Amino acid sequence: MRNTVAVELIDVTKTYPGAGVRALDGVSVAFRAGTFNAVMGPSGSGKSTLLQCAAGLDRADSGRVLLAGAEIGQLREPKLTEARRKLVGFVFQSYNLIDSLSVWHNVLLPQRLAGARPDRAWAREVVRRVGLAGREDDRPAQLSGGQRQRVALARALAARPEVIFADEPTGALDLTTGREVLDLLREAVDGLRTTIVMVTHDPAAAARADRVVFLADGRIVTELASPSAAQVAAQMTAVTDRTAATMTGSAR
Ligand SMILES: Nc1ncnc2c1ncn2[C@@H]1O[C@H](COP(=O)(O)OP(=O)(O)OP(=O)(O)O)[C@@H](O)[C@H]1O
Repeated sequence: MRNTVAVELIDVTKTYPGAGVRALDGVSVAFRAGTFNAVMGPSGSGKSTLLQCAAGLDRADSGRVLLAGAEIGQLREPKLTEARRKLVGFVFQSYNLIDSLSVWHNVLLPQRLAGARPDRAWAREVVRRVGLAGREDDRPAQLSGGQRQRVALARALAARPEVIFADEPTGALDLTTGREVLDLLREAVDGLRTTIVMVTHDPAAAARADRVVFLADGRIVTELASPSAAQVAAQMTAVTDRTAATMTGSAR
């Protein structure tokens, strides 16, 4: 049976060498399989660090990180890379496509790197679902920003990962195109039971998620279930004010 928790952090701390403050300070959070999760917080609150540690791209100083029930925090290379390739998909703000490869070969690349035989039928299906049927032979340079992000999403979905981590996936897109990409992320969760953990600064984007987790100063301070954009924005203001008050020493 499929594990119901896709990714879990237990009491994770992380301090970058030379940095005074903890980027993550005892973070515990579990993201359930088949749910769309957003992570918000002021600049420097630890969102990217959370994503990097959860995805096995960076190592926590202490605590545990479980992906599909398996602890990845203890894995050494090359086992860690292997686990990441098998379990995790990524969608970045800057797309991170290979310019010299066609759409089709970009989509198949993670499976090839993982040494797996690509599931071409499934790859064709996800390319169709993201609206890129007929564009398989194009190079990224021939595509718009929104289309490039669709390729990145198809690439993530094609490998059937346990979880897709998305870092500001709409950050480089205009409003309408960003909305279309969010529609596709939502569809990936609702139609394909994908698990998504998305970092965003945009309350409207976060409002598409089932759950929004708020970070401040490396800690999870609160969360909202299926909120409206207005509720997310209000909570962000409260969290940002609280962070500012802490920094100026006026917090009670
Ligand atoms: N490579 C690094 N070296 C030193 N300090 C770092 C490094 N990366 C992040 N930090 C620090 O760790 C803390 C958390 O940073 P992080 O990038 O995770 O925050 P964030 O919420 O993603 O910020 P933003 O919204 O600006 O992207 C900050 O104090 C930041 O300055």
